[in-house]
Amino acid sequence: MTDTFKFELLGTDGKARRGRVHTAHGAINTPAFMPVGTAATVKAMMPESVAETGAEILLGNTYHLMLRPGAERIEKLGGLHKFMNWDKPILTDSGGFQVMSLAQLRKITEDGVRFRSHIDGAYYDLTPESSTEIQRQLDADITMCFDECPALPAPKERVNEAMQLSMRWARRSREAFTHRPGYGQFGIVQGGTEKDLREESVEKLTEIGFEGYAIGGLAVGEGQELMFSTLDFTTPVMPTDKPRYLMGVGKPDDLVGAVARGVDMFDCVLPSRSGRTAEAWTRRGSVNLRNARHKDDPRPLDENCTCPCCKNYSRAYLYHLTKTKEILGLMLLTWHNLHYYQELMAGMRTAIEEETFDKFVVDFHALREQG
Ligand SMILES: CNc1nc2cc3c(cc2[nH]1)N=C(N)NC3
Repeated sequence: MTDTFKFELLGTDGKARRGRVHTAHGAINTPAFMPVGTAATVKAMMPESVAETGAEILLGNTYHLMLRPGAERIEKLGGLHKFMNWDKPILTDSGGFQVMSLAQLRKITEDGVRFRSHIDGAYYDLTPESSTEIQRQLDADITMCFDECPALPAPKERVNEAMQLSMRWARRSREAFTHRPGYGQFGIVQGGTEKDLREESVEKLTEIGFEGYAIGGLAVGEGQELMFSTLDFTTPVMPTDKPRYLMGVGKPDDLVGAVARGVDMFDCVLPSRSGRTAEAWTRRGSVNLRNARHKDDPRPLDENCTCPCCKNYSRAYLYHLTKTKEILGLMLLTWHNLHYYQELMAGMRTAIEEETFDKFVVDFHALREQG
């Protein structure tokens, strides 16, 4: 535990960074992957199992938790850590993106967003102030600014409008933030894939001053090439002494390419969601357990993997659990995928420490090409 929120830059290899974020609920080694615990649970996983995969921080969602069970209720019950039995750090997203992607009807004004709940159709408002307050009630170690996420593709003029609004909302989010030892707030860089808008957004956010900076507005269908080219001109102008968090990313090769471009933190539903759709991620690529070719296969998913799924169960058994829609299938595949993602991050952390990151990248792609 620490009483001051801080980021230590421990080493670099090219643009790749090895660091450590210190928060009220413990430290996070970076590059780090955050499993997504949207409704106060990482689906199909006990929190103890999530910790066993090596995860040191989870993501929660303001949007979902404000609708159900409500931020006041979680606060009264002792905060999100106690409520979900996770005593390590938690980062909460601010709701901006989820409103855009989940809520029915929504109206954006200078003040904030009015939307209808996708659960019961009731009307709610979210503003920079109320989002920041909800995240305090949840006791999030890292609070995200409230931002507007335009649907892409969009004309530059629209992207600029959304970025400027998000920067005004960032200032209001910062003014509403309760400074507590060990707690931090991250600004979110916007600007789509436009170099000048991204640079302006970084400038405006660093002028306000945050404990970390996220890169938003990506992983929204722009494709990997455009995401990487946007990172190529965005990370170099971001502060070097603060964590950089790429929101909503990604597939294993996205993570490797983004770490190579100076990103420190990630979150993505992919490993847990794939675990529920019978898709396993391995160092040789993805495996679809619905495929009958696994019916009699006695081998584990990945001979080199040390997770409980690969140590104790065959592909034939996982195929059987998938076909019979058994709950254990969801559990084992989710566990494996989250374990693989943490192994990937641990491998990158070690490679950066040993200054062998370039070789790590070559080996990573070679194994996938072999299949
Ligand atoms: C899945 N892709 C994705 N892109 C994102 C982008 C953002 C986000 C969440 C995301 N998820 N949350 C925000 N508050 N802003 C930007």
